[in-house]
Amino acid sequence: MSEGLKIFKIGGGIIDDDAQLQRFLRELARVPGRKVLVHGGGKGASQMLRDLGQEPQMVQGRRITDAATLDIVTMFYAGKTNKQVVAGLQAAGVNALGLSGADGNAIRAVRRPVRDIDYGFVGDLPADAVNVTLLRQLLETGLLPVFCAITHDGAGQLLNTNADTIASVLACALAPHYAVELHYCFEKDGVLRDVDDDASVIPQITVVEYRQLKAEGVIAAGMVPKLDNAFAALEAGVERVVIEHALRINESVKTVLCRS
Ligand SMILES: Nc1ncnc2c1ncn2[C@@H]1O[C@H](COP(=O)(O)OP(=O)(O)O)[C@@H](O)[C@H]1O
Ligand SMILES: CC(=O)N[C@@H](CCC(=O)OP(=O)(O)O)C(=O)O
Repeated sequence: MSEGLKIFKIGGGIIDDDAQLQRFLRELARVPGRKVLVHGGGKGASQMLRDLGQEPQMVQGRRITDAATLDIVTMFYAGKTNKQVVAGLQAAGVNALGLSGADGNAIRAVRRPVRDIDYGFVGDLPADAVNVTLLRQLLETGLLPVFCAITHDGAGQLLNTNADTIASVLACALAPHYAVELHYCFEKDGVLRDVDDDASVIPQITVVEYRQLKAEGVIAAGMVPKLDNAFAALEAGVERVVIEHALRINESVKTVLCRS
């Protein structure tokens, strides 16, 4: 029986609000055992781009990242956001270590090839992207690794990589070594049957039900790539995948994904 590991991902909606972020980090500190945190920050990055006179461009949930955008999102994700998260965890009594994919060659990506759309400096993650040896060493020393959405290609180029995908790929890579739980945490109580009704949480969703909910338009927007990543992790041997409210990770209301 392998040891447990919980991988948490938080998105832009929570990170933007410092009071909520600090509450989430205190809740995370209460979760026992080995943990990894992956954070996004897409909403704040878009605001920063606008403040600097650039219009953010997203296609199918992914940011078109030209050289100027890469500079700004690197400063925002790997700098301000990552260090604020790490400082908050330290304040909550957790020894966290902030990382981009370049640090310790933790996550090596491949620049997304140009097909119909040129996404610019956006990284996709191959199956062997994760430096599993490094992650295991960090976890076994009791550190909590905190990943931002910046990776590298191994040849000196930083790349912007979707944070939901980073969480899923980390979970898949570590699944042979730990009993991995993957937690997608955001500002809703789970997957909702009616996105305007916070009480309409669907407690369990199978792959077949997911396809149907997508076809009906119940699950839409940012929730689609999130759940695609989540089901991919479940298929790859991750033990448990949960979609839940970032401020209620220690409570029982949530959506649990099931293989069948
Ligand atoms: N059925 C649904 N249940 C919950 N949220 C949904 C649903 N359909 C669409 N959404 C939207 O998806 C958003 C989450 O996706 P996204 O903004 O990409 O998350 P994050 O910033 O955490 O990565 C929610 O805030 C919500 O507005
Ligand atoms: C390539 C790409 O789209 N990268 C994302 C990385 C941040 C992210 O994923 O943030 P959330 O989890 O808060 O959405 C972006 O720049 O928006």
